[in-house]
Order: sequence, then C-alpha cells, then structure tokens
Amino acid sequence: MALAAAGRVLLQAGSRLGRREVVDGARRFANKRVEVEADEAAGIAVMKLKNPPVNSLSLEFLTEFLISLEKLENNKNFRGVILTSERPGVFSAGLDLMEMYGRNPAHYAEYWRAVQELWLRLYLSNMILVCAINGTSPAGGCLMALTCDHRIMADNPKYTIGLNESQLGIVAPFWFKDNFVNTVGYRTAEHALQLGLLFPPAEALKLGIVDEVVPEDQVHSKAQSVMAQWMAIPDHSRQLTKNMMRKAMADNLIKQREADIQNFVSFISRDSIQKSLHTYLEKLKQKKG
Ligand SMILES: CCC/C=C/C(=O)SCCNC(=O)CCNC(=O)[C@H](O)C(C)(C)COP(=O)([O-])OP(=O)([O-])OC[C@H]1O[C@@H](n2cnc3c(N)ncnc32)[C@H](O)[C@@H]1OP(=O)([O-])[O-]
Repeated sequence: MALAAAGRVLLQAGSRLGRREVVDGARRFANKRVEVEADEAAGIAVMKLKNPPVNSLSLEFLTEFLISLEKLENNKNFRGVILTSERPGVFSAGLDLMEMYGRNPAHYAEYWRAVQELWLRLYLSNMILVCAINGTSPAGGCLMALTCDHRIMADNPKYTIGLNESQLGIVAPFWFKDNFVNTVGYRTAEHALQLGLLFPPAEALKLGIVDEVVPEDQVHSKAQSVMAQWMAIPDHSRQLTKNMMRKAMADNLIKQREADIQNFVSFISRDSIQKSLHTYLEKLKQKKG
C-alpha cells in the first residue's frame, strides 16, 4: 500500500517534469535521464542510465527511472530488463551527493523516500533483472546492481564496485547492509563495509558481488544470453521463488519506512556529517584538477 502511494507521488512528479516522450511506438521510449530500448515481441527491455556526467542517482533521475520501470512492469509482455549505463566507464556514481549536502530536512526526506522506492521497486520486481555493469559502480550504484537477479561486470581493472559509504564518513543504511550481507555473507560484508572497500572485477567475482566477469565488449551479448536462460524458466515458479527469497527483507524496510526516513534526515543534517561530505566533495574536485 505504502509502495503504491509513494509510486503515485513519483508518477505525479514525473508528469510535472513533462520530459517523457514516446519514440518509435512501443519499441523505444526515452526521457532525459533514462533510455529504454523495449523489444515487446521478445519481452525484454534494456534500460540505459544516462545522467551525465557520472549517472549519479539524483531525485530527478530516480523519478524518471521509476516511471520507466513502472511502464514496463505494467505491460505484461515484458518479462526481463537489462540494466546498464549509456556511458561505458561509469555504471553509476551512486547517490547524488548534492541531494544530501546543504539542503533542508524536507528535501532530505523527499530524497530518501525516492531512494527507498528505487530499492523496493527493483528488489521486489517480478521481472528478471540482469545487470550489465559496464563501468565503476560505488555505493548506491552497487546497490542497484545488488537488486538484480544476475550481475555481469566488464573485465576492466579500472572499474570498481562495492559499498564505500564509510570512506565518505557516512553509513550504509540497514537495508543496503542486508542486501549486501545476503549477497556476500556476513564476515565479508562486515569487513568490506567498515573499510568502505571497492573491488575490481576479479575480486568482486571471487566475493560473489558479481556473478560473471567478461571482456568489456561482451558485456551486452552476455547479458542477452543470460536473459535467454532465465526466460526459459516458467514465470510463476521463478516469481514465487524470488518472492520467497526476498519478501522478508523488503518487508523489514516497508514496516519501518518512516522511521528510516527520520533516521536519515537527522543523520545527514548533522554538522559533522555535512562536514565529511564537504571534505569528500572537495577531494573529488581536487582529483579532477
Ligand atoms: C546514507 C547514504 C548512503 C549513500 C550512498 C551513496 O551512494 S553515496 C555516493 C558515493 N559515491 C562515490 O563515492 C563516488 C564518487 N565519484 C567518483 O568516485 C568518481 O566521480 C567516479 C569514479 C564515479 C567517476 O570518475 P570520473 O573521473 O569519470 O568523474 P569525476 O570524478 O571527475 O566527476 C565528474 C563530476 O561528477 C561529480 N560527482 C561524482 N560523483 C558524484 C556523486 N555521487 N554525486 C554527485 N556528484 C558527483 C564530481 O564532483 C564532478 O563534478 P564537477 O567537478 O564536474 O562539478
């Protein structure tokens, strides 16, 4: 119920943005920050993140992404989605730091609700989600990948993936942590989360953060062949199994959603946390210069 209500709010916000356009009938649609190549006959869509420069998960991005996802969910012909980046090199830089820095509590609350919604919608999706990780994917970017049923990463040692929040002086919330623990196991998660570790593809594969590492130019073909394998399983049995595996963890957030928002708002509003974010943003700037 709460999920549906939040979804409606996002849809209203999306139509206010007015940036959605339908291109080429049902086959392809795009808004400013997400491009969807939808092959209705095959039942598969490719969702490409395109929020330059680094696909950060801004509020506008989240709104547009959720609208596109809902559109696919509402069309029963679509059974599978491949998530990838329109910009090879960066899958997603994670949550948008500018949404969490120097804003007011109402903004933090609105932003956090949208981040929760992204996770819940992806994590509980009935569709098959395959992630084609064609670039670096820290923090929120890693979380998006973790919601998928299968993860394929490009074999480029420059790319990293993981939950690096503690390096920024912030803390991955319990549901990021739960999703990570359920993927890599408790001890690995405990170690990696405290140190905020980011892993290159070979290590990510060893730890089970990703399921496969393939040459960069084969990420998309591999994603298509993995999708074909998953599509061969009857939907009802796969969906019931997925729900059985995931429902309890999602329910844990749903039942304390408002408290989680309040926690985030009071945490991120602290002077010490704002200072940490300021320092991190300065570091990013210096790296550039
Ligand atoms: C409790 C909360 C839980 C939090 C979860 C999270 O996800 S926290 C997030 C944890 N995420 C991270 O720790 C990742 C931080 N980012 C990086 O490490 C690198 O940007 C990169 C490796 C992703 C790409 O390297 P690259 O050499 O291709 O690109 P570049 O470095 O030159 O950046 C280009 C521009 O983008 C800007 N910008 C970058 N990221 C963000 C962002 N998340 N947001 C907003 N802006 C961001 C950057 O400042 C610069 O702006 P400028 O100066 O042009 O105005």
